[in-house]
Amino acid sequence: MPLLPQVCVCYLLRERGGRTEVLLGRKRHGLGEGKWVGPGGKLEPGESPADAAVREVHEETGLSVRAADLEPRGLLTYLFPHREAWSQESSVFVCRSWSGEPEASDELDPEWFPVDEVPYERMWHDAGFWLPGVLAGGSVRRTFAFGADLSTVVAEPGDVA
Ligand SMILES: Nc1[nH]c(=O)nc2c1ncn2[C@H]1C[C@H](O)[C@@H](COP(=O)(O)OP(=O)(O)OP(=O)(O)O)O1
Repeated sequence: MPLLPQVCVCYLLRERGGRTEVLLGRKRHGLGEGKWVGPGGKLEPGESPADAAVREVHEETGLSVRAADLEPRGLLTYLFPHREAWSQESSVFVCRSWSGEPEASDELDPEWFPVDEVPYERMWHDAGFWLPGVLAGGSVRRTFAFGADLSTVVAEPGDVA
């Protein structure tokens, strides 16, 4: 099976008023337009997932993170049997250290959310299954298959321990 396109996603966490908040952004164009996502995107040729996360966070939010401050939290496989071009593998990172203030970009409108008020109903369907665990400190290795509507998770193929 050919290697799936590789993407990355990074969840920036901060402490505010005794609560943990996560930076999400409303995607302005392209795949998942209108959905709330963590900053991220496709790896460029020869780029590591961490280097891609550093670049994408900067391009999409204006924040500067260092690769050494990224916590690798796993790998997600997304399968779209009804739209093969959308199938991809995503390396997940969490980061608690950066410089700068988030700014809207052409790609994302960033906003902080308390981790217990993440708008899962406005995110990709899979996020509700795994993101709470990652935001609580865990790691993830899961595969999600999407249905003909290209938005509903219909199965976790080969989900063996
Ligand atoms: N199934 C999914 N669940 C989820 O939670 N986030 C997803 C997702 N599929 C895509 N994303 C988000 C994470 C990240 O922000 C981005 C990565 O996917 P893409 O590479 O398709 O995005 P882009 O179109 O922004 O890529 P670039 O053009 O490289 O910026 O989309």
